[in-house]
Amino acid sequence: MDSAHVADDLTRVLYTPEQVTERLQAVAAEIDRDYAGQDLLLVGVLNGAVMVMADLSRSLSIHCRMDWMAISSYGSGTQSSGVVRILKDLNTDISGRHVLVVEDIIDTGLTLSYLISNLRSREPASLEIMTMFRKPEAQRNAVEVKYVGFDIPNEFVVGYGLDYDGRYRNLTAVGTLAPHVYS
Ligand SMILES: O=P(O)(O)OC[C@H]1O[C@H](OP(=O)(O)OP(=O)(O)O)[C@H](O)[C@@H]1O
Ligand code: HPA
Repeated sequence: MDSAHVADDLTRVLYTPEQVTERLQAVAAEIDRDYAGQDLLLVGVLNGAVMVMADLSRSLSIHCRMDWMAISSYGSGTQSSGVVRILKDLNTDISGRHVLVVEDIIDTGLTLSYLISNLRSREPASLEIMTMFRKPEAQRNAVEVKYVGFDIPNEFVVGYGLDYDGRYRNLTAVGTLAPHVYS
């Protein structure tokens, strides 16, 4: 059974909305500096990266464009299915473009290792990754990430775009769910 209010289902807050915003602004400052004078294309990975993309893009002062891909490797639970599928491709031809992939979380690294090799074959001028959260297991798939918001423990987390069974994306804090949610 879940509670009436989304925040009541959290058992532990890992990051408050203020901590998320502060870290995101620091990352945006790095991106502003690194891409100064370049025409940047931000590629958001639906659905989870919607919040990060909205806040990151509005914290940048450089010019940027945005496009979206939808990729799925998780069903309705907390375990990766191990099978990555493209549900929606980019509208933009990225060849010769400076591309920054924007993600909410890298967990096993499976989604991004697939996505990066797919995007690399389209011959962008540069291709980097920004993720708001990264778990330790991501190292196993050797995904090189240029910008990381927070390295987090290997626990299932929700909020700030991250869902459990489609819910909790609208939580402004990030945390772990109480056991009653899973029962
Ligand atoms: O590193 P991995 O183990 O591959 O996990 C990371 C991916 O899992 C989540 O997406 P999901 O497939 O759940 O879709 P969603 O963004 O719509 O929630 C998340 O947004 C990442 O894209
Ligand atoms: O910890 C997580 N939470 C929500 N979605 C996810 N997708 C991969 N890992 C996670």
